[in-house]
Amino acid sequence: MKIAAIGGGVIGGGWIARFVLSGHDVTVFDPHPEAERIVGEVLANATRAWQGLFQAPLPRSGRVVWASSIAEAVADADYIQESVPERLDLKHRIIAEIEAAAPASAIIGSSTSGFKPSELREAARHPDRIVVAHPFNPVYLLPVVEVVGGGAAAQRASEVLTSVGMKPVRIAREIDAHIGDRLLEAIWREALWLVNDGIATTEEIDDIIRFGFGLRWAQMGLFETYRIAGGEAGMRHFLGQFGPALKWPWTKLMDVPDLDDALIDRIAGQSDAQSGAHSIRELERIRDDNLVGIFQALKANDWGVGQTVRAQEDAFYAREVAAPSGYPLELHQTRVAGGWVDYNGHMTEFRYLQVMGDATDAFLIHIGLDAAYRAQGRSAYTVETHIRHLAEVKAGERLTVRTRLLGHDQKRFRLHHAILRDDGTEAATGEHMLLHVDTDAGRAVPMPSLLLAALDRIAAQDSTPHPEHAGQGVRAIRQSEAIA
Ligand SMILES: NC(=O)C1=CN([C@@H]2O[C@H](COP(=O)(O)OP(=O)(O)OC[C@H]3O[C@@H](n4cnc5c(N)ncnc54)[C@H](O)[C@@H]3O)[C@@H](O)[C@H]2O)C=CC1
Ligand SMILES: C[N+](C)(C)CC(=O)CC(=O)[O-]
Repeated sequence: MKIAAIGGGVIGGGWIARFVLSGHDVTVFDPHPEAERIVGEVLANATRAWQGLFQAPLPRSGRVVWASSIAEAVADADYIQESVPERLDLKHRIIAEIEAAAPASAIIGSSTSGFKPSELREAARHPDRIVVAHPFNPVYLLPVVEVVGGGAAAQRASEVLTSVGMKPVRIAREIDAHIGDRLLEAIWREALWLVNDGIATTEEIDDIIRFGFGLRWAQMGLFETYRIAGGEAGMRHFLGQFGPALKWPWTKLMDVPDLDDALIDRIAGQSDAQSGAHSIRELERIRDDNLVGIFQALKANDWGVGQTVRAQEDAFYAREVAAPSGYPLELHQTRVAGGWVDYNGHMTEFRYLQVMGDATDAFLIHIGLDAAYRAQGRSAYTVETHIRHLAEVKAGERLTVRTRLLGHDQKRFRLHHAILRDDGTEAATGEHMLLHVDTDAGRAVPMPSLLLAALDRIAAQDSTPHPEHAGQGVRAIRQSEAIA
């Protein structure tokens, strides 16, 4: 699938990163003189975030290809994401340029925060192919995307966006600012009033959100949270108790404070005092690390965005295990991430096990022990591991894992992984015993014939002698070997 991005700013950069990290080449046009640097920095932060977020091996990244015009960028695109500044005249001009050069079948998704599809389509030649695909910042982490504008294009856009780990929410009736920004606008206006009126500083408002209800929203949203707040009688009681307050003059939502120089200075000054010690890129990394932690907690609870992360990991595993050729099996390749390197300047010890664990997961999928199989209450647990660390590996190095099946019976199988560097030297070997288990009962059970047949087929290929170190533990230190 060919992807084009028109505009590579805050949101365009996030889109580019999501597509590239999902394995797509993205052709980009952005006339900003520093667009390449900006997109490069966003992509670096996004890569770092994905490496922290996913346990599964990431797909091989796509490339960013820079085009010198919109026509060049979209010439053979299947999906085009428009993320130019929020001005309708500009969006009309860009859409006209896209339409003049893109294949007739290409879908155009607009990142617009506020414009309706009918507005974007006003001057279009093929209006049906234009939809709103409104994301939230950071696009490479937050999955939700509001898809507005019905028909086949919205369906196709949703499929494309789902394939890169997003959660499209289809909005049937177009309204200004869709749904997310309608909600955010309400709270944003109220916050501006509170600062304008000297009631609270930017920091105090943010503290009330981040130490309070903001934490709730990441996992349950508004209505489910308020249902609980109604106590055992739930939502009806909540509405009965707090409904009347809606008519009291709590809010100033109908009105907007005048964003004059004094208010802008006040907000910008307070924001500098609150957050000015960090650059924007640092703040992005802090935000991303916190989001990754929240995502992982929700994944452990199999809830909300955690389910999206899990589904994406399953897709990564499945994609990686394309039919291997030859034996030993080469089912997993990875690159040493910067964050994997320790104070000694090389890949730290537990990352070797991670690489081997990823290779084991790839092997499991290869024999048919995949997510669908696990959903039936059967899985494989590793019960013993012996790793030999043989060579240092540095950040950025590519690693390939060669896997052998050293033995199996009805309930067990014994794997041997060799992690190879690009020059063919062994960086590590690992031997692992796995049990086939009934996950509900928590005990080993025989494998079904399908898995056994797959193991038999692989075992038949394992014709060379086992490595000398196979079956050995960590050696004892003999006195005779002591260095004087
Ligand atoms: N910033 C945010 O939080 C969000 C923004 N959006 C929407 O995304 C769109 C882009 O907003 P941002 O990324 O924030 O703006 P931005 O100002 O960061 O980026 C806009 C980019 O478009 C480029 N550009 C300008 N004219 C162009 C042209 N003729 N062809 C190609 N590129 C061109 C600019 O050089 C710039 O890099 C807007 O429609 C906005 O409403 C959507 C969700 C969140
Ligand atoms: C400020 N904004 C209207 C551009 C914000 C958005 O559109 C969504 C977001 O990421 O908050």
